[in-house]
Amino acid sequence: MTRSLSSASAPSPSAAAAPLIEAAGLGVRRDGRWLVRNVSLSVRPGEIVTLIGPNGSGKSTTVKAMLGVLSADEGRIERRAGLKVGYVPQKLAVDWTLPLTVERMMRLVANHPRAAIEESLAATGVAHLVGAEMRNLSGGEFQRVLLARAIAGRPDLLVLDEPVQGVDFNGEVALYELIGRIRRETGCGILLVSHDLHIVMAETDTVICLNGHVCCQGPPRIVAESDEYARLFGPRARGALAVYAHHHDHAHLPDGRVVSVDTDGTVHDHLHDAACGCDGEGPSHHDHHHHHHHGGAHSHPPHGTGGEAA
Ligand SMILES: Nc1ncnc2c1ncn2[C@@H]1O[C@H](COP(=O)(O)OP(=O)(O)OP(=O)(O)O)[C@@H](O)[C@H]1O
Repeated sequence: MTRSLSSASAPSPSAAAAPLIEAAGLGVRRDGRWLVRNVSLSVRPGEIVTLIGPNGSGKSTTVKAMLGVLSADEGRIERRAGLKVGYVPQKLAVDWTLPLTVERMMRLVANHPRAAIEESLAATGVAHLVGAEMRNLSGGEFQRVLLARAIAGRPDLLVLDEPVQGVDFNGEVALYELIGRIRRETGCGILLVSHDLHIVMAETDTVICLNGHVCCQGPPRIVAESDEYARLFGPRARGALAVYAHHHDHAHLPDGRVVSVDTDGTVHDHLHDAACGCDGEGPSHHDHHHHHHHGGAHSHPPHGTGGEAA
């Protein structure tokens, strides 16, 4: 059933490096049922691998089994010796009614030096919140703190399970841009879990489409065009992956500025936010013709049914 889809374009620069983490034929069985089976995937340094799939398709289970958080019943997991992992789980078992400052949260698992804490909070755009109470943070601020905590230990591998949950659409774009920047600046590998189809793809090298098993995998554009993907997500999702990736010509800075980015990655620090169509359009007509129908919703119906478009 597993289909490996390849494109005609050159392999990603990391293709030659040994994987940081690798699963081969991974299976997890609970209560007499296989939650996932026959899952094989790897993440190499500098590579972004994104797991997509419907609710309950085994994305979190796969990630947890790869990290050793839960035990696998079949297959093989290999992690590079001494691998440092920064993990943002989908759910945190913490009582958020208790007082806990951002600074203490940053030290909860590992006692990072003050400088590392400040540096990573600054990198995720929330340095000013170091003394704030976790319970008072907005959804987007909360996710930024979790991301800061994950990068504070300078991981070789970042594992982010739905890192933009509860984050508004602009915040979502900014967070994905930030994750891309972390990859470029630190060279770490990133394993991302998402069920958002339209936006996660901008910087992803490999998309793995899960549905209890690996349904298909490959570069985003190729996956988006595959029949397996259309069967899993329906024909309306088809354009979603590809279109965003095609027009990745600008970046959103944490302070809200939009800068243009050349195809070679050069950033130009001039504003052209009036020309940015990223922040409210439905995915299937995200073609950068600069029309502005701002639906504003987190999940965009492909044809503007939730927005002002009649
Ligand atoms: N410990 C467990 N025991 C039994 N079933 C489990 C256990 N953990 C998860 N499941 C089930 O396994 C399936 C896969 O769950 P998982 O959390 O991996 O899905 P997911 O793809 O991450 O979903 P979502 O998009 O909703 O987060 C679900 O049907 C879930 O109910």
